[in-house]
Amino acid sequence: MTGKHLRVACAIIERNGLVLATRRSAAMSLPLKWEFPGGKIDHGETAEQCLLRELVEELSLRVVIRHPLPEHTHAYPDFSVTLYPFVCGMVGGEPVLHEHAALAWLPPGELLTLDWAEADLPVINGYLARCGIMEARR
Ligand SMILES: Nc1nc2c([nH]c(=O)n2[C@@H]2O[C@H](COP(=O)(O)OP(=O)(O)OP(=O)(O)O)[C@@H](O)[C@H]2O)c(=O)[nH]1
Repeated sequence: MTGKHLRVACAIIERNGLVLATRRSAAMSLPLKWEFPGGKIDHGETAEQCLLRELVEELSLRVVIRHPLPEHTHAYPDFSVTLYPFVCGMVGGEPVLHEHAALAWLPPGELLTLDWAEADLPVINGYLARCGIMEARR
């Protein structure tokens, strides 16, 4: 792998059978790619603590963390990332976009219609398999 390595917690937030996806802004790295909200784990912070902090910062959102999914490491051309995904539920309220360009609530089976950050594809496929959606589309 080349470049820096990031440890990133991200949230698969479920509500009424839909899942929240957020779109990175044109000014961010991986511009306009879709991702699960979250961010870099700070020194001395657990992945869960990071996730709760990032969701408030990015979306003014409070969630309950239900369970972790397997972590995945991906090498982009100039950096690598390990994603620590957690399936979450909403506590209440509506997400407010502070950093992202857009958000979407999608049925799990439609998640792969979006243009995702590459590191997320194994995470989504693992999640879909858990949901019983075995024929994951790209
Ligand atoms: N939050 C989040 N980040 C992801 C996902 N997939 C993925 O590759 N990443 C990458 O992991 C990093 C997350 O850090 P961040 O959200 O704090 O990054 P950022 O763009 O705000 O900060 P930056 O200015 O350092 O790039 C980004 O480089 C992002 O491209 C994902 O599903 N969620």
